[in-house]
Amino acid sequence: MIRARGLVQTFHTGKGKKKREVRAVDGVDLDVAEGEVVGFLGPNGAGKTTTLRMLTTLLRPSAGTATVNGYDVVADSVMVRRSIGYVSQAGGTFSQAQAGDEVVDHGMLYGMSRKDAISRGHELFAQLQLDGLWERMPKNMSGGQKRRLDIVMGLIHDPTLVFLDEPTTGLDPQARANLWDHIAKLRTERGATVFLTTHYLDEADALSDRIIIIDNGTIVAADTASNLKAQVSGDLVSLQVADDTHVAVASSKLGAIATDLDADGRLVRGRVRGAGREIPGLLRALDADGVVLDSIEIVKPTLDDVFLTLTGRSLRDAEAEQSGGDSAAESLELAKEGA
Ligand SMILES: Nc1ncnc2c1ncn2[C@@H]1O[C@H](COP(=O)(O)OP(=O)(O)OP(=O)(O)O)[C@@H](O)[C@H]1O
Repeated sequence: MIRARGLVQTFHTGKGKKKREVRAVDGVDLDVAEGEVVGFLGPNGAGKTTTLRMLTTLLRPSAGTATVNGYDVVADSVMVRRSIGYVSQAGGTFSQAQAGDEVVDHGMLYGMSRKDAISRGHELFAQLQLDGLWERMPKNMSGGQKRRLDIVMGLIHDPTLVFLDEPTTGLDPQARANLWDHIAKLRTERGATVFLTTHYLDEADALSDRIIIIDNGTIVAADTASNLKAQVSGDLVSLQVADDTHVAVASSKLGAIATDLDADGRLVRGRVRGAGREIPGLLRALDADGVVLDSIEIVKPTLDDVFLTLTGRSLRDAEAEQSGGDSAAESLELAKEGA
């Protein structure tokens, strides 16, 4: 479905002495199989959108090769465009027309007959819970409804591979959860392959069969969420001891099975691989030495722990507002050239 080797994108910015070269994407290899939902995760500026723009033929790679649905993104760009759906970061900006008419026009740009576009449009409106909104102008829709309408536009020509660029940015938690359901159904009900970019850890975790993490233009990890978590950090075990005088013994016992040991007041923490197997022995050892615990907590590693271990930085700070540039124009350009 998607195969990229050594993809590079270099931008030149500034003039004169301020002239600078930015390697936004710096040698990316990617493989996505049919029917997979792949989450492309990384902080702001990591190179997610730039990679997506190369894969959807909106940007010509500075170096490297990629095929999408078997077509080369440079030599067969029209075939790539015809065979994919693309929902850009900002979505479409809509005219003053009714939502249904926008969708039908969009389908016709892809070469569909009016009749087919109308019937497929109605089917998608029902699937994405937009019933009754065919005649509504998009500007009078909620953020979640508009985002679902963007997805209808991306699916109108029935692509088997769908690219979603930060599909839920800017939505409230309920609308995000609702959209997640719909994205999950793209695969279960339509058999589509989905490649989505996100900087939301929970989103990547909830939706993806496989997660590819990009940082500074390079892929730093690619695996299932559970394998990534298992590889890296171990479970975080926190012991709250009942008495200050027990801190040293608790630290020594936990230290025997943990890494990253850390004590703060009566709280002793460390990372333990396979904590479920290790904890009974730890509790027996603590008990034998007369250590009383107020509490014990075991927290499974998160994708943020994975990212932190791989890059030394936290991804949480990256959950900021995004802007979309001229994405609407791009969606239209794709539709026109795909037709
Ligand atoms: N047209 C451009 N000209 C110059 N630099 C660019 C251009 N587009 C992107 N960049 C730079 O390339 C890098 C990667 O940007 P990109 O938009 O691909 O990141 P991203 O991971 O999608 O980030 P975000 O989550 O913020 O959308 C950034 O440093 C960005 O500033």
